Amino acid sequence: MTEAEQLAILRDQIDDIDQTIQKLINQRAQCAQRVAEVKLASGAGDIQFYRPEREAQVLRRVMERNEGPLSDEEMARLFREIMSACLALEEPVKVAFLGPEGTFTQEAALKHFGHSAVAQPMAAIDDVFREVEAGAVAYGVVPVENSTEGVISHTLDSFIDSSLKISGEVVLRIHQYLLVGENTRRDKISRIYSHPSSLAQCRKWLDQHYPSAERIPVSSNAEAARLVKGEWHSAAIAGDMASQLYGLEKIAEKIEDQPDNSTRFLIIGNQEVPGSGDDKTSLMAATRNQPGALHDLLEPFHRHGIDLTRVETRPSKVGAWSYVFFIDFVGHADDDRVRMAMAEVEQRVSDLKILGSYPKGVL
Ligand SMILES: O=C(O)C(=O)C[C@]1(C(=O)O)C=C[C@@H](O)C=C1
Repeated sequence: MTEAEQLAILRDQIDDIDQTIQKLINQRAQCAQRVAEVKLASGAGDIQFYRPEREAQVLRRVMERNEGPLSDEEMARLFREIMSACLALEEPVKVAFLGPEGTFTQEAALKHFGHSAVAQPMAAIDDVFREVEAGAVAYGVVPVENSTEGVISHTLDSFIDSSLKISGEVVLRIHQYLLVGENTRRDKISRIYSHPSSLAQCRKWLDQHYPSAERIPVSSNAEAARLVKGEWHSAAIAGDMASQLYGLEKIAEKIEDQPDNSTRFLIIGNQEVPGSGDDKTSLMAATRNQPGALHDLLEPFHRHGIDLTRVETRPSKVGAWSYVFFIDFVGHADDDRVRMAMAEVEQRVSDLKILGSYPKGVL
Protein backbone atom coordinates (compact mmCIF):
# COMPACT_ATOMS: atom_id res chain seq x y z
CA MET A 1 0.00 0.00 0.00
CA THR A 2 1.31 3.47 -0.77
CA GLU A 3 1.80 6.06 1.94
CA ALA A 4 -1.16 8.04 0.56
CA GLU A 5 -3.43 4.97 0.74
CA GLN A 6 -2.36 4.16 4.31
CA LEU A 7 -2.96 7.74 5.40
CA ALA A 8 -6.37 7.82 3.70
CA ILE A 9 -7.51 4.73 5.63
CA LEU A 10 -6.26 6.04 8.99
CA ARG A 11 -7.78 9.47 8.38
CA ASP A 12 -11.15 7.87 7.58
CA GLN A 13 -10.93 6.13 10.95
CA ILE A 14 -10.08 9.40 12.66
CA ASP A 15 -13.04 11.12 10.95
CA ASP A 16 -15.42 8.41 12.19
CA ILE A 17 -14.05 8.59 15.72
CA ASP A 18 -14.27 12.42 15.73
CA GLN A 19 -17.90 12.20 14.69
CA THR A 20 -18.65 9.85 17.57
CA ILE A 21 -16.72 11.97 20.08
CA GLN A 22 -18.54 15.10 18.91
CA LYS A 23 -21.94 13.44 19.29
CA LEU A 24 -21.04 12.23 22.76
CA ILE A 25 -19.72 15.63 23.87
CA ASN A 26 -22.99 17.22 22.81
CA GLN A 27 -24.95 14.53 24.65
CA ARG A 28 -22.87 15.37 27.72
CA ALA A 29 -23.59 19.08 27.22
CA GLN A 30 -27.34 18.33 27.05
CA CYS A 31 -27.05 16.48 30.36
CA ALA A 32 -25.35 19.53 31.88
CA GLN A 33 -28.22 21.70 30.59
CA ARG A 34 -30.68 19.38 32.31
CA VAL A 35 -28.57 19.60 35.50
CA ALA A 36 -28.97 23.39 35.30
CA GLU A 37 -32.77 23.01 34.94
CA VAL A 38 -32.86 20.80 38.05
CA LYS A 39 -30.76 23.31 40.01
CA LEU A 40 -33.05 26.16 38.91
CA ALA A 41 -36.21 24.17 39.69
CA SER A 42 -34.99 23.57 43.26
CA GLY A 43 -35.92 27.21 43.85
CA ALA A 44 -33.02 27.78 46.24
CA GLY A 45 -32.07 31.46 46.40
CA ASP A 46 -28.38 31.20 45.67
CA ILE A 47 -27.98 28.62 42.93
CA GLN A 48 -24.49 27.16 42.60
CA PHE A 49 -23.93 26.10 39.04
CA TYR A 50 -20.20 25.66 39.57
CA ARG A 51 -19.50 22.68 41.84
CA PRO A 52 -15.82 22.39 42.67
CA GLU A 53 -16.17 19.05 44.50
CA ARG A 54 -17.96 17.42 41.56
CA GLU A 55 -15.40 18.76 39.07
CA ALA A 56 -12.55 17.36 41.18
CA GLN A 57 -14.28 13.96 41.33
CA VAL A 58 -14.84 13.90 37.55
CA LEU A 59 -11.20 14.80 36.84
CA ARG A 60 -9.82 12.29 39.35
CA ARG A 61 -11.94 9.53 37.81
CA VAL A 62 -10.70 10.47 34.32
CA MET A 63 -7.12 10.10 35.53
CA GLU A 64 -7.73 6.86 37.41
CA ARG A 65 -9.34 5.04 34.50
CA ASN A 66 -6.98 6.38 31.84
CA GLU A 67 -5.11 3.68 29.91
CA GLY A 68 -3.08 5.86 27.53
CA PRO A 69 -1.34 6.42 25.23
CA LEU A 70 -2.35 9.98 26.26
CA SER A 71 -1.01 10.82 29.75
CA ASP A 72 -3.39 11.15 32.72
CA GLU A 73 -2.69 14.90 32.88
CA GLU A 74 -3.31 15.41 29.17
CA MET A 75 -6.59 13.50 29.35
CA ALA A 76 -7.68 15.46 32.44
CA ARG A 77 -6.88 18.72 30.66
CA LEU A 78 -9.17 17.73 27.77
CA PHE A 79 -11.99 16.88 30.16
CA ARG A 80 -11.27 20.12 32.06
CA GLU A 81 -12.12 22.02 28.87
CA ILE A 82 -15.20 19.90 28.12
CA MET A 83 -16.56 20.57 31.62
CA SER A 84 -15.72 24.25 31.31
CA ALA A 85 -17.76 24.45 28.10
CA CYS A 86 -20.63 22.50 29.71
CA LEU A 87 -20.66 24.86 32.71
CA ALA A 88 -20.69 27.85 30.34
CA LEU A 89 -23.97 26.47 28.91
CA GLU A 90 -25.43 26.46 32.43
CA GLU A 91 -23.96 29.86 33.32
CA PRO A 92 -20.51 31.21 32.33
CA VAL A 93 -18.37 31.45 35.45
CA LYS A 94 -16.87 34.91 36.04
CA VAL A 95 -13.42 35.03 37.59
CA ALA A 96 -11.13 37.90 38.62
CA PHE A 97 -7.39 37.24 38.65
CA LEU A 98 -4.24 39.11 39.60
CA GLY A 99 -3.35 40.68 36.26
CA PRO A 100 -2.43 42.12 33.92
CA GLU A 101 -3.13 39.73 31.02
CA GLY A 102 -0.33 37.22 30.64
CA THR A 103 0.48 36.61 34.33
CA PHE A 104 0.97 33.17 35.86
CA THR A 105 -2.20 33.86 37.84
CA GLN A 106 -4.14 34.06 34.57
CA GLU A 107 -2.59 30.75 33.56
CA ALA A 108 -3.65 29.31 36.92
CA ALA A 109 -7.22 30.65 36.48
CA LEU A 110 -7.53 29.02 33.06
CA LYS A 111 -5.96 25.79 34.29
CA HIS A 112 -8.52 25.64 37.09
CA PHE A 113 -11.69 26.88 35.35
CA GLY A 114 -10.91 26.09 31.70
CA HIS A 115 -11.01 28.49 28.76
CA SER A 116 -14.80 28.99 28.74
CA ALA A 117 -14.58 30.97 31.99
CA VAL A 118 -14.81 34.75 31.69
CA ALA A 119 -11.56 35.90 33.32
CA GLN A 120 -10.94 39.55 34.20
CA PRO A 121 -7.52 40.98 35.15
CA MET A 122 -7.22 43.07 38.34
CA ALA A 123 -4.33 45.40 39.18
CA ALA A 124 -3.71 44.11 42.72
CA ILE A 125 -4.53 41.28 45.13
CA ASP A 126 -6.78 43.69 47.11
CA ASP A 127 -8.76 44.40 43.95
CA VAL A 128 -9.35 40.68 43.38
CA PHE A 129 -10.75 40.37 46.92
CA ARG A 130 -12.86 43.52 46.48
CA GLU A 131 -14.29 42.43 43.13
CA VAL A 132 -15.46 39.11 44.62
CA GLU A 133 -16.77 40.75 47.79
CA ALA A 134 -18.75 43.24 45.68
CA GLY A 135 -20.31 40.36 43.74
CA ALA A 136 -19.03 41.62 40.37
CA VAL A 137 -17.48 38.18 39.84
CA ALA A 138 -18.15 34.87 41.56
CA TYR A 139 -14.54 33.83 42.15
CA GLY A 140 -11.04 35.24 42.40
CA VAL A 141 -7.63 33.68 41.81
CA VAL A 142 -4.63 34.86 43.86
CA PRO A 143 -1.13 33.43 44.39
CA VAL A 144 -0.41 32.23 47.93
CA GLU A 145 2.98 30.52 47.98
CA ASN A 146 5.93 29.71 45.76
CA SER A 147 8.15 26.69 46.31
CA THR A 148 11.32 28.78 45.95
CA GLU A 149 10.23 32.15 47.31
CA GLY A 150 7.83 31.19 50.11
CA VAL A 151 4.54 32.71 51.13
CA ILE A 152 2.82 35.65 49.43
CA SER A 153 2.02 37.44 52.66
CA HIS A 154 -0.27 40.01 51.08
CA THR A 155 -2.73 37.26 50.14
CA LEU A 156 -2.75 35.79 53.67
CA ASP A 157 -3.16 39.24 55.23
CA SER A 158 -6.15 39.94 52.97
CA PHE A 159 -8.07 37.12 54.68
CA ILE A 160 -7.76 38.89 58.06
CA ASP A 161 -10.29 41.56 57.02
CA SER A 162 -12.32 39.54 54.53
CA SER A 163 -15.28 37.22 54.87
CA LEU A 164 -14.41 35.37 51.64
CA LYS A 165 -13.87 31.65 51.64
CA ILE A 166 -11.39 29.42 49.85
CA SER A 167 -13.14 27.10 47.39
CA GLY A 168 -10.14 25.58 45.64
CA GLU A 169 -6.43 25.48 45.02
CA VAL A 170 -4.36 25.10 41.90
CA VAL A 171 -0.66 24.42 41.64
CA LEU A 172 1.22 25.62 38.57
CA ARG A 173 4.71 24.59 37.52
CA ILE A 174 6.46 27.89 36.91
CA HIS A 175 8.81 27.99 33.95
CA GLN A 176 10.58 31.29 33.37
CA TYR A 177 11.85 32.48 29.99
CA LEU A 178 14.21 35.26 28.97
CA LEU A 179 12.31 37.29 26.37
CA VAL A 180 13.33 40.03 23.97
CA GLY A 181 11.55 42.21 21.42
CA GLU A 182 12.74 42.64 17.86
CA ASN A 183 14.99 45.60 18.73
CA THR A 184 17.23 43.68 21.11
CA ARG A 185 20.06 41.24 20.35
CA ARG A 186 20.88 38.52 22.87
CA ASP A 187 24.49 39.72 23.26
CA LYS A 188 23.41 43.34 23.83
CA ILE A 189 21.20 43.07 26.92
CA SER A 190 21.93 45.65 29.59
CA ARG A 191 18.58 45.69 31.48
CA ILE A 192 16.43 42.79 32.64
CA TYR A 193 12.90 43.51 33.90
CA SER A 194 10.70 41.22 35.95
CA HIS A 195 8.62 40.85 39.09
CA PRO A 196 10.93 40.71 42.14
CA SER A 197 10.01 37.09 42.91
CA SER A 198 10.80 36.00 39.34
CA LEU A 199 14.16 37.81 39.50
CA ALA A 200 14.81 35.90 42.74
CA GLN A 201 13.76 32.58 41.20
CA CYS A 202 16.35 33.05 38.41
CA ARG A 203 19.11 34.68 40.49
CA LYS A 204 21.83 32.05 39.93
CA TRP A 205 21.08 31.79 36.23
CA LEU A 206 21.30 35.58 35.88
CA ASP A 207 24.58 35.68 37.87
CA GLN A 208 26.00 33.16 35.46
CA HIS A 209 24.67 34.44 32.11
CA TYR A 210 24.07 38.17 32.57
CA PRO A 211 26.20 39.21 35.58
CA SER A 212 26.47 42.84 34.54
CA ALA A 213 22.91 43.49 33.31
CA GLU A 214 20.85 45.74 35.58
CA ARG A 215 17.94 43.85 37.19
CA ILE A 216 14.86 46.05 37.34
CA PRO A 217 11.90 44.97 39.49
CA VAL A 218 8.44 45.79 38.10
CA SER A 219 4.86 45.06 39.23
CA SER A 220 4.37 41.83 37.22
CA ASN A 221 6.07 39.61 34.67
CA ALA A 222 3.48 40.58 32.11
CA GLU A 223 4.31 44.26 32.72
CA ALA A 224 7.99 43.41 32.15
CA ALA A 225 7.09 41.76 28.85
CA ARG A 226 5.01 44.76 27.80
CA LEU A 227 7.87 47.14 28.62
CA VAL A 228 10.55 45.36 26.60
CA LYS A 229 8.36 44.97 23.52
CA GLY A 230 9.62 48.22 22.04
CA GLU A 231 12.77 48.88 24.08
CA TRP A 232 16.39 48.49 23.01
CA HIS A 233 18.93 46.38 24.94
CA SER A 234 16.35 45.06 27.37
CA ALA A 235 14.93 41.66 28.21
CA ALA A 236 12.08 40.44 30.39
CA ILE A 237 11.78 37.35 32.54
CA ALA A 238 8.24 36.07 32.18
CA GLY A 239 6.15 33.01 31.39
CA ASP A 240 4.96 31.49 28.16
CA MET A 241 1.64 33.34 28.19
CA ALA A 242 3.29 36.77 28.39
CA SER A 243 5.70 35.80 25.63
CA GLN A 244 2.82 34.88 23.34
CA LEU A 245 0.71 37.88 24.30
CA TYR A 246 3.45 40.39 23.43
CA GLY A 247 5.00 38.43 20.55
CA LEU A 248 8.43 38.25 22.19
CA GLU A 249 11.26 35.89 21.25
CA LYS A 250 12.33 33.33 23.86
CA ILE A 251 16.11 33.46 23.92
CA ALA A 252 16.50 31.18 26.93
CA GLU A 253 14.01 28.64 28.29
CA LYS A 254 13.30 27.29 31.79
CA ILE A 255 15.85 29.55 33.45
CA GLU A 256 14.44 29.10 36.99
CA ASP A 257 17.12 27.93 39.45
CA GLN A 258 14.91 25.20 40.96
CA PRO A 259 13.68 22.75 38.31
CA ASP A 260 10.51 21.96 40.33
CA ASN A 261 9.67 25.64 40.89
CA SER A 262 5.91 25.90 41.38
CA THR A 263 3.33 28.33 42.72
CA ARG A 264 0.14 27.53 44.57
CA PHE A 265 -2.91 29.70 43.91
CA LEU A 266 -6.17 29.93 45.86
CA ILE A 267 -9.66 30.22 44.46
CA ILE A 268 -11.67 32.60 46.64
CA GLY A 269 -15.43 33.06 46.70
CA ASN A 270 -18.51 32.85 48.89
CA GLN A 271 -19.17 29.16 48.45
CA GLU A 272 -19.02 26.43 51.09
CA VAL A 273 -17.77 23.38 49.22
CA PRO A 274 -18.98 19.89 50.26
CA GLY A 275 -16.43 17.08 50.63
CA SER A 276 -14.99 15.60 47.45
CA GLY A 277 -13.28 12.62 49.10
CA ASP A 278 -9.81 14.17 49.00
CA ASP A 279 -9.86 17.63 50.53
CA LYS A 280 -7.87 20.22 52.39
CA THR A 281 -8.93 22.83 54.91
CA SER A 282 -7.40 26.23 55.64
CA LEU A 283 -7.95 28.07 58.87
CA MET A 284 -6.83 31.22 60.59
CA ALA A 285 -6.33 31.36 64.35
CA ALA A 286 -5.28 34.11 66.76
CA THR A 287 -3.73 32.87 69.98
CA ARG A 288 -3.49 34.54 73.34
CA ASN A 289 -0.07 36.04 73.72
CA GLN A 290 1.38 33.47 76.14
CA PRO A 291 4.13 30.83 76.20
CA GLY A 292 3.27 27.54 74.52
CA ALA A 293 0.33 29.08 72.57
CA LEU A 294 1.40 27.60 69.23
CA HIS A 295 2.02 24.20 70.78
CA ASP A 296 -1.47 24.26 72.36
CA LEU A 297 -2.99 25.20 69.04
CA LEU A 298 -1.28 22.40 67.12
CA GLU A 299 -1.56 19.64 69.71
CA PRO A 300 -5.17 18.58 68.88
CA PHE A 301 -4.24 18.11 65.22
CA HIS A 302 -1.48 15.73 66.24
CA ARG A 303 -3.70 13.80 68.65
CA HIS A 304 -6.47 13.36 66.05
CA GLY A 305 -3.98 12.22 63.38
CA ILE A 306 -4.57 15.22 61.12
CA ASP A 307 -1.80 15.91 58.66
CA LEU A 308 -0.72 19.59 58.62
CA THR A 309 0.52 20.75 55.22
CA ARG A 310 1.45 24.33 56.13
CA VAL A 311 1.76 26.66 59.11
CA GLU A 312 2.43 30.36 58.55
CA THR A 313 2.68 33.13 61.10
CA ARG A 314 1.65 36.72 60.35
CA PRO A 315 1.41 39.84 62.52
CA SER A 316 -2.23 40.22 63.57
CA LYS A 317 -2.56 43.96 62.75
CA VAL A 318 -4.10 44.54 66.22
CA GLY A 319 -1.12 45.51 68.32
CA ALA A 320 2.60 44.79 68.33
CA TRP A 321 3.84 41.22 68.89
CA SER A 322 0.53 39.52 68.47
CA TYR A 323 0.17 36.97 65.70
CA VAL A 324 -2.25 35.14 63.50
CA PHE A 325 -1.52 31.59 62.38
CA PHE A 326 -2.59 30.29 58.99
CA ILE A 327 -2.84 26.52 58.99
CA ASP A 328 -3.60 24.13 56.13
CA PHE A 329 -4.36 20.49 56.77
CA VAL A 330 -5.62 17.40 54.99
CA GLY A 331 -9.33 16.70 55.53
CA HIS A 332 -12.72 18.42 55.28
CA ALA A 333 -14.39 20.47 58.01
CA ASP A 334 -17.30 17.97 57.96
CA ASP A 335 -15.03 14.97 58.72
CA ASP A 336 -15.61 13.64 62.24
CA ARG A 337 -12.03 13.87 63.40
CA VAL A 338 -11.65 17.37 61.97
CA ARG A 339 -14.81 18.43 63.84
CA MET A 340 -13.42 16.99 67.07
CA ALA A 341 -10.04 18.67 66.61
CA MET A 342 -11.70 22.00 65.74
CA ALA A 343 -13.89 21.90 68.85
CA GLU A 344 -10.74 21.53 70.96
CA VAL A 345 -8.75 24.13 69.05
CA GLU A 346 -11.57 26.63 69.54
CA GLN A 347 -11.16 26.35 73.33
CA ARG A 348 -7.47 27.16 73.10
CA VAL A 349 -7.41 30.24 70.86
CA SER A 350 -8.82 33.74 71.07
CA ASP A 351 -10.20 33.62 67.53
CA LEU A 352 -10.73 30.84 64.98
CA LYS A 353 -11.96 31.14 61.42
CA ILE A 354 -12.24 28.28 58.94
CA LEU A 355 -11.28 29.85 55.64
CA GLY A 356 -12.64 26.91 53.69
CA SER A 357 -12.55 23.22 52.90
CA TYR A 358 -11.89 22.47 49.26
CA PRO A 359 -10.72 19.68 46.92
CA LYS A 360 -6.98 19.11 46.72
CA GLY A 361 -5.69 20.47 43.40
CA VAL A 362 -6.16 17.76 40.76
CA LEU A 363 -4.40 19.08 37.67
O1 LIG B 1 -22.74 18.14 38.11
C1 LIG B 1 -23.06 19.32 38.06
O2 LIG B 1 -23.55 19.93 39.04
C2 LIG B 1 -22.91 20.07 36.80
O3 LIG B 1 -23.28 21.20 36.76
C3 LIG B 1 -22.25 19.43 35.62
C4 LIG B 1 -20.78 19.79 35.51
C5 LIG B 1 -20.16 18.89 34.39
O4 LIG B 1 -20.07 19.36 33.28
O5 LIG B 1 -19.83 17.73 34.70
C6 LIG B 1 -20.62 21.20 35.15
C7 LIG B 1 -20.33 22.17 36.05
C8 LIG B 1 -20.11 21.89 37.47
O6 LIG B 1 -19.10 22.69 37.98
C9 LIG B 1 -19.84 20.47 37.72
C10 LIG B 1 -20.10 19.52 36.80
